[in-house]
Amino acid sequence: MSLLTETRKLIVPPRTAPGPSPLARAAVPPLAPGALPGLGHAGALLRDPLRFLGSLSRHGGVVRIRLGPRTVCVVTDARLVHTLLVALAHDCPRGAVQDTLKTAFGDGLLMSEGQAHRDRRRIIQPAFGPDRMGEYLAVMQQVTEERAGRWRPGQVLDVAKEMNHLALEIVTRTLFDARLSEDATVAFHRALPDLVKGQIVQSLYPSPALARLPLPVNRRFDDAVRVLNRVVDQAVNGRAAGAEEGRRTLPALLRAATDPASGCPLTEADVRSEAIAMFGAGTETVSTTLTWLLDELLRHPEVEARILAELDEHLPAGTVPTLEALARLTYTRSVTQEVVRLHAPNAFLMRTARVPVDLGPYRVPAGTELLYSLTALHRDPLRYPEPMSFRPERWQDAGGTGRPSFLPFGAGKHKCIGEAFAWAELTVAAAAILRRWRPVAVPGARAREVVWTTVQAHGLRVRLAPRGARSPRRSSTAASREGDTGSSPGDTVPSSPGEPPSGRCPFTGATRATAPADPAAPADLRSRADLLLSADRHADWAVRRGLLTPAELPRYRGYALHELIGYAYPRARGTELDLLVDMLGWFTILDDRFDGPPGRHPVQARAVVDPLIAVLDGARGGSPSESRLLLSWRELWERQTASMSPEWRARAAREWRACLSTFPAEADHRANGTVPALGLDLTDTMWLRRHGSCLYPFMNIMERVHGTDAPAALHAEPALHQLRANTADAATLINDLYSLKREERQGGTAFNTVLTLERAHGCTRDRAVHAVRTRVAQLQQESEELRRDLLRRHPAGRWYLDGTRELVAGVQAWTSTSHRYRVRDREARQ
Ligand code: HEM
Repeated sequence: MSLLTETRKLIVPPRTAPGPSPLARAAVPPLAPGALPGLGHAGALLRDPLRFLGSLSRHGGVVRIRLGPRTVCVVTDARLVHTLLVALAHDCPRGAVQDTLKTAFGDGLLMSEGQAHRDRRRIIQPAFGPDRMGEYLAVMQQVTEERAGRWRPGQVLDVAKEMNHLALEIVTRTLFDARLSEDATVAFHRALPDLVKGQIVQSLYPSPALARLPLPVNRRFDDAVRVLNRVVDQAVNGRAAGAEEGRRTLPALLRAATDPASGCPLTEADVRSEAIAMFGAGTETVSTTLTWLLDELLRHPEVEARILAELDEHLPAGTVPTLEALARLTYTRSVTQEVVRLHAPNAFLMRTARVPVDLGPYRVPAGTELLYSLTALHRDPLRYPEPMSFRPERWQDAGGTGRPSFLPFGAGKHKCIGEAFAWAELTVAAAAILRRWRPVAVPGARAREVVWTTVQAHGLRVRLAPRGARSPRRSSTAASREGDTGSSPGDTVPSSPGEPPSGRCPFTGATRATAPADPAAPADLRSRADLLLSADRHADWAVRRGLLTPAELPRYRGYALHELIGYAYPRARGTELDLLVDMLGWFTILDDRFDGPPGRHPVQARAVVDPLIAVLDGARGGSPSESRLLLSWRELWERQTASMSPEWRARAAREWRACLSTFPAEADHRANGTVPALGLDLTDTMWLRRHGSCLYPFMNIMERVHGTDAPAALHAEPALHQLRANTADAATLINDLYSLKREERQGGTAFNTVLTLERAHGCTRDRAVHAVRTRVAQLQQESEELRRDLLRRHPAGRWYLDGTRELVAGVQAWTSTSHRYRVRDREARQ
C-alpha cells in the first residue's frame, strides 16, 4: 500500500451513509474464522461458496475474509448492502471485475460509471419503457412457442441449454428485432464461460500488463471476446426478415443519440458495447431462473397445477399477453419471486471503495474490495424462515417484493434496467412452455447448483409429454360469432343430378360414377378462441407488412382462412397455427394478384414470381426496392424452415418452386388463349392445378406442425408419392367445385377443372361437375387403400398419413362455408 494512500486515509474523513453519528463508528470489520496460512479463506470459498458466504452473517454485517494475499470485505446484511448500493454508490463503483470488460468491450452500461453511466442509462431507458414492453410480450410468446413447437413428444431436453438459447433469442428478437443464426447462438454460449473465467482471473492480476501474456486463460478470453463481438455484430446489423423499418430498436435508439459529454453522435462501437451489456446481463440470468423454475415445478406439481389454472383464468391459451393480464397472475408472480429468491442468479457482485467509507458500525478503508452475494442474502434464515424450502406462499403475505432484504435486481443507480423485462419474460416463457408440454423428471438428472459468478442450474433433463388438451375459455369474440351460419354448398356448387349423366366420364373414364364421399360434418371451431385470435393477429400482420390496406380487410376477413387451417390442421396451436394462417393468407393475397394483369402477362407474372423463387435458392435480401410481397415471403420462408432438416428444406423449396412456377405458366396459357388439357385424363391441367394450389407445400407443413420430419423410409415409398398426389388433386378439385361460380365470372381466363372439361371436351355443366365429383370420390377411395397399405409398413408415420386425410376434409369443410367463393346475387347477375 503506498504512502500516499495511507496518508489520504488519515486526512480524508470517511464517507458515511446517513445514520447515527460517525463518531460512534470506527469498528474494523471482524475477520472470519478459519483462515489458513497462505490461502486464507480461499479453500472454503471455492469448496462451497454459498454455504461459506451464508455462514459469515453470524460474525457481523461486514466481515473480512482473506483470499491469498488479498483482503476482501463481505457485506452480509441486506440493509448494509442496500446502503452500499444506494447511499454509497458514488464512492463505491463496481471496480476491477468490470474494468476487465471495459478493456474488451468499451464503455457500455454494464461497464461505465459516473456521468457517462447516467447519460447512457437515460438514452437506453426508453427501450424498456412500458410501451415497448407491451410489444415485447407478443414477441416473447412467439419466440417461446416457436422453440417449444420444435420439441417432440418423448424428447429428453437439456433444460439449461434450451433455456440459454431461448433467452438469447428473446433478447435478440425484442431489443434488436434481429435473428441470430443457430451457429452464432451456439458460439455465444460456448464463449460465455471463457469470458467470465478470464474476467475474474484478469481482475486478480496485480498488473493489467499480465492480461497481455500468452497464457491459456488470456487466449481463451481474447477468443471469447472475438466471438461475442461477431455475434453481437449479427444482432446489431442483421435485422430479422420482415422487421419493420424505423422500429425503435435498441441500436436505432443509440444511433439517433448524441453523447452529451462530447456533443457527437454515438459510434458503432458504443452500439456494440451496449449490445454486449444486454446479452451479458440479460440472457444467462433469465435462462438460469427459468431452469430453476422448471426444476421446482417438477418437485411441486401442486404449484404447477395452480399456475396452469391461473393462466386459464387470466391468460387463456391463444391470448397475446398484456401487462394488465400479467398483473392479474398473482400466484404465478409469487412462484417466480420465490424462484428468484431461492436461486438468485447473482452469487457474487463487487464494489470497490474509492475513499474511506462507513458501513453501519464498520469503517472500510479506501481501496477495499466489497463483495456481496444476493443468493446468500436471500437464504438468510432470520429474514426467510426455512430459507431452503420453496414456499411461494411467503410472497402472498403482506410485504411481498417490497421487503428491503429482497434485492434480486440490485438497487441504486446500477439496479437492473431489465427488471420489468425479466419478470414478464419469466412468466410469458413459462406459460408458453407449460401450456404445451408437461416436463417429466428423468431419474438422476435433477438440477444441481454450480456457482460461478452466477448460480447456474446444471444437469436438469426432462422428458417431454404433450400437455393434455385444455379447454380454452371461450372468448367474447368467439361467442359473438355463434350466429354465423356460413353458406351452404348449394350456394356455389352446381348440384349433381341424382342419376349420373349417361356416357363415359371424360375425366375418370368410368361408365358409372362412384358415389362421392359425403363430407364429414365439419368440426365445431367456435370454441377455438385461439383461432380467432390468430386471425386477428394475422390481419394485423398483413396490414403491417403492407400486404393489405385496412379498407381491404373486411372482405378479406370474410374468407375466414383461419377456419381452413382450423379444419385442416386440427392439432396446430401457437406458433404453428400462426405460421399456417400467415402462409395461407400470404398465398391467397399472391393468388389474388394474378386475377389482375400479371395473370394475363407472362412477363409480369415472372417479375412477381422470380424473386420469390430466388429466396428458395438462398438469394439474400436487403434491396430497398423489394416488394412487400417479397419481404413477407422472406420472413415466411425463414419461419417455415427454422429448425427443419436439410431434407425437409430441400423438399419444401422444390415444391414451393413448382407451385410458384405455375403462375407464369398459367399466364402463358391465358395470353395465348390455350387450355392445358391434352388427353382425356387432363394430365397437364391436373399437374398445373395440383401444384398451383399450394397443396404440396402445405402437406410439408404438417411435419413442421408435428415438430419432426415424417420417417425417411415413408418418404421413399412410391405409394406415398401417389397418396400425396391424390391428396393434392382431391383438395384442388373440391376447391374447383366450390369456386366455380366465382371463377366463371373471370371468363376464359380461369383455371378450373369443371370449366376446362366444358371448354376442352364439350361437357355440359352437369356432366362436368359430376365427373369432378366422381373423381374426388375415386381419389379418396384410392387414398384410403394407400394409407392402409403404408400404415402397415410404416406405423410411425400414422400422424402424417392421417394428416393427408384431414387436409382434404379440411378443404372440403372450409370451401363449403367460406365467403371467398360466394358470389353475391348482385355480382352473379352481372
Ligand atoms: C432474472 C433475471 C435478472 C436478474 C436476476 C438480474 C439481476 C441484475 C442485477 C443484480 C443487476 C445489478 C448488478 C450490480 O449492481 O452490479 C443487474 C444489472 C443489469 N441488468 Fe439485470 N437481471 C436480470 C435480467 C436482465 C435482463 C433481461 C436484462 C436486459 C435485457 C438485464 C440487463 C441488465 C443491465 C444492462 C444491467 C446493468 C445496469 C446498470 O449498471 O445501469 N438484466 N441485473
